[in-house]
Parts: sequence; C-alpha cells; structure tokens
Amino acid sequence: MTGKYTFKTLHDQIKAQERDFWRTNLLGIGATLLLLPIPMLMPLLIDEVLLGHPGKMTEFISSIFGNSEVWLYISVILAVILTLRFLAFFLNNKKTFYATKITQKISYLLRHRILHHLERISLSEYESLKSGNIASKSVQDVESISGFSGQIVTTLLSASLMLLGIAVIMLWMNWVLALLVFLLNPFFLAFSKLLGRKTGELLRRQYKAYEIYHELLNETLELFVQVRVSNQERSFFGILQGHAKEIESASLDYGYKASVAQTSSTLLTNTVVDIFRGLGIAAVAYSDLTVGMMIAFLFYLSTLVSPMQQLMGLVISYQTIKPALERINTLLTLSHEPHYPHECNPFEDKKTTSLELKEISFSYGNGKEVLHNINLKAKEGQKIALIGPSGSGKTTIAQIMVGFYPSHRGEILYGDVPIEKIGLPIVRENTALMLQEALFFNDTIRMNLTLFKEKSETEIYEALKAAQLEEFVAKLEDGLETCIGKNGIRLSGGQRQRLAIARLILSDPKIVIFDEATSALDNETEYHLYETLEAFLKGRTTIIIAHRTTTIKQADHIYFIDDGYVKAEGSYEELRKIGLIQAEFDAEKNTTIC
Ligand SMILES: Nc1ncnc2c1ncn2[C@@H]1O[C@H](COP(=O)(O)OP(=O)(O)OP(=O)(O)O)[C@@H](O)[C@H]1O
Repeated sequence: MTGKYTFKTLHDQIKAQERDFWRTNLLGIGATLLLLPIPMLMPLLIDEVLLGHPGKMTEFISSIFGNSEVWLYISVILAVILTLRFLAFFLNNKKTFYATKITQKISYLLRHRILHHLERISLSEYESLKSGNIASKSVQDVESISGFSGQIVTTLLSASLMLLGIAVIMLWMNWVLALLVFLLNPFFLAFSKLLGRKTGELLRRQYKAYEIYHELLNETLELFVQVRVSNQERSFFGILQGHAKEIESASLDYGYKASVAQTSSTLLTNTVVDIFRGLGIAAVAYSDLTVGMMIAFLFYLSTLVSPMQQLMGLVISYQTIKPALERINTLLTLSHEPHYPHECNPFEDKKTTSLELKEISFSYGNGKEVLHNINLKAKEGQKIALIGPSGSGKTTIAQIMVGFYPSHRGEILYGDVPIEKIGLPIVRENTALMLQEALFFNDTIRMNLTLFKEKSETEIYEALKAAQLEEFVAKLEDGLETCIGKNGIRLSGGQRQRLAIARLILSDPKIVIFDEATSALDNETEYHLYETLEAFLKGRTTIIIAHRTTTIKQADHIYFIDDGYVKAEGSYEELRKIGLIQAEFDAEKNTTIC
C-alpha cells in the first residue's frame, strides 16, 4: 500500500480484478469475432451475383431457401450483417459495464491510497506542500490514470485480436498487398510514439500552469481581507491575470498541437488507404484478385484503422499519463510520521502525568538549529510557563512536545516514559495543544466542538459554560447547529478562542499546552477565563506559552527561552528580579513584554 504508484501497480490492480478483466475481454473478443466477417459479405455478393462468378455463399443460400433470386441473396446477407452488428452491439455494451467497473475500482483504490497516505504524513512534509496542490493532484490525476486503465482494459486485447484477425483475412485475400500493409505498421507505431512524447511535454506545461494558478487563486481568496486592507487587489489579481494568460497560452499550445497530432495520424492513415486503393485496382488488373475481393480488402484496410488508432491512442496516453503519475507520486512519497509501537501507557488510570524534555535540539528541514539542548520539566499537576521574545522557539517546543517534529535530538518523556514507547496517538489522545490561532471547519458549532466524537448535550453545554460561550450559543437561532463559516469567519476573534477552549474542555485531556491561546481576548476576559478554567486545569499538568503577566503569574515555574536556549528559569518573582519580566510596564500598558 505504500511507495510509488507505477505502471506495475496499475497492472497488479487490473490483475486483481481478474474476473471482470476476463469478462470484459471475452465480451470484446466475442464482439470482434462477430464484426470480423462483415466487410467481406457484401463484396462477395458483387463477385457471385453481379459479376456472374457463382460461389459457395450463393450456393449455400439457394440450398436453404430453394430460390436463386438476387433480392433473396441481398436480404439474407443484410439480415446476417444486421444480426452480427446487433449482437456485437449488445456484447460491447456489456463489455463497457465491466470495464467501467474495473476503472472505477482503480479510481477508488488510488483515492483510498492517497487519503490513507495523507492521513499519516509528517507535519514537516505537510508544510512543504500547499493545499491547492494536494486537491488538484488527487482529483484530476486520479481521473487521468483510471481513464488510461479503462483504455488498457477495453482496447489492448480486443484491438490486438481485431488486428490479428484482419491480418489473417487480408493475407488470405492477397498476401502481397497484405505484407505491404504490415510493413508500414512499425512506422505508424514509431510516429505515434513521437507524437505521444511531444504532446506529453505540452500537457506537462499545461498542468503546471493550472497548478500555479489554482494555488495562487486559493491563497489570494483565503487572504482576501489582507489583500484588501493592503490595497493590493491590483497587484495580486494582476499576477493572477498573468497566470490565467499562461494557462491560455499553454492550453492553446497543447490543445492545438495535440489536435494536430491526432489529425496528422488520421491524415497518414487516410493517405495509406488511398495508396492501397490504387494498388488494389492494379492487383485486379494484373493478378487473379476479383473486384469483390478487392473491395473487401479495402474495407478491411479501412477497418484496420480503428484498432490501429486505438493501439496508437494507448501509446500516446501512456506518454501523457506519465506527468499525472509523477504528480501523484510526489504526494505518495511524502514521508510518514514514525509509527512507535505502543508498549506502555503512562496515562492509564491517572488524572495527569509529568512532561519532560531532555536535551532537545531541533532544526526545520535542513535549516539552522532553532532549539539547542532544551531541558525542561512540568511535574505531575504542575503549571509551567514558557516566555521569551518572538521567534525564540516557544511554539516549536510546544509542537515537539506532541511529536509533530520527530526529527529532533533528545528525549520527550510523559510520566518518565519516552514518547517512542507510548505511541503518538496515545500521546495526542491525552494531551491537548491549543494553537496560537484556533482552526475551525466550515461546519456547525456542534461539529467543531465534538470533531465527530460522541458527546452528550449536557457535556457540550457544560463545556460552553466553562468557556463563557453558553449565552452566546443560546441566543443563536440555530444554537449548536449554527454554521460558523470557513475557519469560523462568522465569529469574533474572542468567540473563536472561546470555542477552541470549549473544545478543549470537552476533549478532557490529561495534559494541556496553551500556545498563546488566549491572546485575542482582552485582559479582563482572559483573566476571567483562566479563573473559570482553574477548576478544569486543577490537577492537570499545564504548559502555558504567553506574553501577559496575568497569564504567567499563575505558573508554578517559568522558563525563559531566548534564541532557542533556556536562558533562565525560576518563579515569577525570581525572573522579575533579574529583569526578564517587566511587570511595571505591563501594569501600565495592560500588556506584558517578555
Ligand atoms: N515551519 C517552519 N519552518 C521553518 N522555520 C520555522 C518554522 N516555524 C518556525 N520557524 C523558525 O523557528 C524559529 C522559532 O519559531 P517559533 O515559532 O517556535 O518561535 P516563537 O517563540 O513561538 O515565536 P512567537 O512568540 O512569535 O510565536 C524562528 O526562527 C522561526 O523563523
């Protein structure tokens, strides 16, 4: 299930649906066999009826019906042709059903694989991707790949068989002309391969243009308010217009040249058919080939075009599908979060545990180190605070605590057990990380609170009450079923933070990490909120990252982080004495600068 998606994977997935694959192909072969004799039947009548060379076909019809009228021969042959065509039509429709079944299964399997992979990718890999990219990859490319698989299933065997059948019949009719036809085949294939490669390159450019445009449009609309307050609509939309132009140019190039490639191949085929028409007449004049046989030969030659084009189409699609596979594979090769075996659960039957970082050093990707030998500990039930200038590494520490960046050096211990022995899902089930900016789904208040976990109305309302949101929700016409818009746009900054806090309370974690989670609240609201939260936080190990004195004053122990180092630690008073907390300034301005 992991690793790249290759043509071999596609082959294996088709093979796994062996029954439907054979059904599709047997039906296709049946239809082909029914259609094969058709081009020969009417032309034989020309020889046997019009040109007066009685033959086996007319003899057979006369022996059955005891009549040798021309209209009878024509009617019988027409009836046979129509019966064959209708039967082939029926078989082909059945074939389409099974082929679609296979194609849709392949689409589903690929989508399933992508989703399964995304579910487990590491956060650092996620950050390297932009969300617009992910969406276009998993929607558009899956369609192209499954379309290609459909082409393989429906055309490969039946078109090859059709080709073989026609070849045998043509050889039987006139082997010299037939050999001439087949000698041209390798040139056709080489030509279509070249066309496929060229159109593949153009398609790659078109994809790229769409991708960049899509990404930028998403981002511009997401940050539209920022664009407007900066009065930069013209610049942003100007850039987008430029990308729209590039799509136009790339699509024109691809659309035009791909169509020229298609018509070139049709022109080549028609030219060959025309040449063989001439050669056919010459064969009638200079050999024993009859007129009827010559017409039948030409019919077969025209019939040959369809399976040839289907096979050439397959070669072209093989080339054009490569960019889609490449794009899918960039997604599928993003590395996963490590899977630690769950050996021990330090949270079991406990209200809380201690949380300790030992000698933690970390850098984002290949960048410079942002955390250096961090040592800190929150004892069981203790409340610690992390303070320090902006960019000093506080958020990174919080995210490392919940295992977001496993590439760090050093140890993370919950209840003295290393995180690697606990397993990330257990850690996250018991530890809540309140982000600097709370994130919400474009859904109801209820969904955003429960995130699909089973919670009773009483539990939900208690959490809302503790977060001081109960009154607000009660006043809403749709109450808990009110939609809050994309990322909670219909709520104020403070309401969003309170909703995040209600979500936290509802999840009932054993350890809580606040990453400036209350910064959007005014001092008084924040003070009351922590007062309300006091009962909830009591006895739970709590880590608070904050700037305000009101928030950090409640901490049992404070760590001062500067430039990725723990520069100092101690109580509020101790740090204030050495000038790391400027309480006076805070009192004056109602904010604390740490
Ligand atoms: N995803 C990331 N990729 C690369 N570098 C990052 C990333 N996130 C943060 N950094 C860098 O890591 C350093 C620490 O950032 P961090 O967000 O942990 O600081 P902070 O103390 O929480 O800042 P603030 O108080 O402003 O939130 C900074 O130099 C920042 O530029």
